[in-house]
Amino acid sequence: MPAVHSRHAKYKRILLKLSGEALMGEENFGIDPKVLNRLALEIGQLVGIGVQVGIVIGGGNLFRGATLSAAGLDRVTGDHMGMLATVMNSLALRDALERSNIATRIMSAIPMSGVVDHYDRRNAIRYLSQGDVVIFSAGTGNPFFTTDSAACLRGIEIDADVVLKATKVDGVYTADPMKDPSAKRYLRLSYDEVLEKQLGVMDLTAICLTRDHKMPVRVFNMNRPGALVNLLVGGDEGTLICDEVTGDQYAE
Ligand SMILES: Nc1ncnc2c1ncn2[C@@H]1O[C@H](COP(=O)(O)OP(=O)(O)O)[C@@H](O)[C@H]1O
Ligand SMILES: O=c1ccn([C@@H]2O[C@H](COP(=O)(O)OP(=O)(O)O)[C@@H](O)[C@H]2O)c(=O)[nH]1
Repeated sequence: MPAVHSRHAKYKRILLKLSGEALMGEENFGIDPKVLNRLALEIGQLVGIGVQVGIVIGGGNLFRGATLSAAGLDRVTGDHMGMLATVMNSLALRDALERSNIATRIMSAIPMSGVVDHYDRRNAIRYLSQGDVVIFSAGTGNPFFTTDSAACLRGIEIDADVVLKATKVDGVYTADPMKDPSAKRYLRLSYDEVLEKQLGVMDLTAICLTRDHKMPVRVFNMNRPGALVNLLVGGDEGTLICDEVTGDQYAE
């Protein structure tokens, strides 16, 4: 099959990070099928304009190692449960994408023969080049990491143009906007500023990795309908974290 090239989009290949919590919708736990269907619609629009889409999905709607550990479980066991949760979310997302006729592959950092493919970088790039969506599941495969780090790692490995971190706030703020309503949103900022100011929107391991490999990261609000497509066609959604910062630093 010929390689798919985007004629209309700002990026040819993206790595989209979806938090597990994004799948909960209005619920407190689990997966809301309505959210899956909306995500499939938005991802389908990207595929429709020729964007190659890699996805890393979190597991925080089901299990997080740190929370389980605080409740008394062994931390590594908890992290294994968290990584398996990302596989369940990936299966649910693939189901929704395939119901929308979007060819989708799941690869897992932890071998799971008969359920999903094992992660293989060269195969992943081949699938992406032929226009399939590839979901990278089970995080990095190692405890003590997060799916944000997995997203940055896979983004760098597949040579994505950008890591898009979908979240529930409008971008990166001077302080956590959930706690400080007077916090201002950055339009753009450097990796070093995120590290120096310890802006908590992404873990520091992930930021260090993107800084070292000059991988741009855009943090945006996935709950805003159309935000994903808008930023793919050049809209200034959310906050761009990159090497060189020019122009206005804060949103109005
Ligand atoms: N400086 C900051 N700018 C933006 N969000 C921040 C900041 N500090 C902390 N946060 C929090 O980070 C969260 C976004 O991270 P995300 O990975 O989507 O959520 P979680 O860590 O709960 O899975 C937001 O809900 C927000 O409250
Ligand atoms: O490389 C990884 C990625 C994830 N996790 C575990 O999987 C859980 C779910 O991932 P995460 O918290 O990043 O999900 P999100 O916040 O994006 O929903 C984490 O809490 C960890 O316990 C892990 O151990 N290693």
